[in-house]
Amino acid sequence: MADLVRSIDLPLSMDFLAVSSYGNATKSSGEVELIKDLRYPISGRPVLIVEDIVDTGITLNYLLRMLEARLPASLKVAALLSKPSRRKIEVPIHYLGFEIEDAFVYGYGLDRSQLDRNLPFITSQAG
Ligand SMILES: O=P(O)(O)OC[C@H]1O[C@H](OP(=O)(O)OP(=O)(O)O)[C@H](O)[C@@H]1O
Ligand code: HPA
Repeated sequence: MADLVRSIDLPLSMDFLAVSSYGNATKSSGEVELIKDLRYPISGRPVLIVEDIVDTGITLNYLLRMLEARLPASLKVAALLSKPSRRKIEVPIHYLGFEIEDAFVYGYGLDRSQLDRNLPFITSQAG
């Protein structure tokens, strides 16, 4: 996120929400839990959702529905990683870093059982 916004030369504000469907597992529970909502309204504003990874698409689908209902001026998606082979729900990604194979990845913000987000690189584990 910090790397991304440093390369956007526009006036912008950042807000954060937290959802979880993996908990400590490497497989989605299929149920998205809203842990923390946005602080500010987005009605009438152009909004860019920034995701680290789109895997099954369940989380992003939930976010798109939730945020669309708040009537932003526009709603787009940027994701660092996408695993198209794992998709259960088709979701739009307007700006994508990399498509990757089906492996659980972690590091550079992505967690493995809540740990390893602080690794300065992305790596994967088998299975
Ligand atoms: O496309 P999906 O299969 O829904 O997976 C993608 C989501 O999974 C991860 O969140 P997670 O639920 O692990 O929460 P976390 O970011 O707190 O680890 C990741 O940050 C995405 O939001
Ligand atoms: O491969 C992944 N790594 C970390 N979190 C995730 N959430 C969905 N897929 C992944």
